[in-house]
Amino acid sequence: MTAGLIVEHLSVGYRGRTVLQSVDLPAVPSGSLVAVVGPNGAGKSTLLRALAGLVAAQGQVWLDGTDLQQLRLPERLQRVGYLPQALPQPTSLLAYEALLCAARAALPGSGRRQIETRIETRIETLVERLGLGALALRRIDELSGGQRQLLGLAQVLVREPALLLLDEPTSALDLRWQLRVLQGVRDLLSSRGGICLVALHDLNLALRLCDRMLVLGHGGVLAQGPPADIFTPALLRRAYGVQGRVERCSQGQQMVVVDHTLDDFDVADLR
Ligand SMILES: Nc1ncnc2c1ncn2[C@@H]1O[C@H](COP(=O)(O)OP(=O)(O)OP(=O)(O)O)[C@@H](O)[C@H]1O
Repeated sequence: MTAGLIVEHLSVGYRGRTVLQSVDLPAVPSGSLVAVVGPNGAGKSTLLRALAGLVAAQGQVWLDGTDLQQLRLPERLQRVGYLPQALPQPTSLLAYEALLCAARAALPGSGRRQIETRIETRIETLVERLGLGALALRRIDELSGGQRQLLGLAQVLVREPALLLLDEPTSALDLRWQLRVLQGVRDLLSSRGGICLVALHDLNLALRLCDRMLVLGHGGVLAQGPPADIFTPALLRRAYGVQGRVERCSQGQQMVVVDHTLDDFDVADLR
């Protein structure tokens, strides 16, 4: 059995229009945090939805030796946790109750003492790790946008799937929480294994915390590999149509610096 994630010739489209053509992801080992980046409309959400089995796709998706494409959706969703861009609905449930529902769905057979204890431990560990203690007993419809995004993420993480697919999980978060959340996901992967693909627009966050990067554009993969290796001025030009570079700040951290947009550059228009 090959551990980790392998994607082979994955093609996805909507109503006959191909969005991603033959995407390959060679052996991503357990413990990896992979940033999926690229311009608006490049297909980041489409890729994550296709890997989750929520949109029809051709090709193979191997997770720890099993081709997910051959599984029925409920079986697939036991192994895959998908966080959409949309925030959780504002309902009158408490945040803790929402976490309880999510954890119960992943550990069926509730009522037995052993399972109840495992569910409680999972929730308590996660709430502590992400620093969500202050939210646990608040109603979801009284949370701010960022707080609801944190809750949505926690609902996916508490299920402890082997493959996490997070679509812009930090878009509503402030600077501190963006770092804290991605660092929290990293720590989780290090401690319990699993793989996370995270769609991000913030390239600096990706450079700082992700092991590898998948750059989408023009209907397929423009580049993939360790962030520091692939982020060249040529790639920034090709993917985003900007003049930019990766610089090291005084603390040693790498950062993308954009000088200006290239108006006459042949970057794909919004499709
Ligand atoms: N349900 C759908 N039906 C038809 N076309 C769709 C659908 N969802 C997305 N698309 C199209 O597929 C392409 C890729 O969209 P997708 O949302 O995957 O891009 P993205 O890289 O996540 O973009 P963004 O950065 O703007 O969120 C776009 O051209 C979009 O218009």
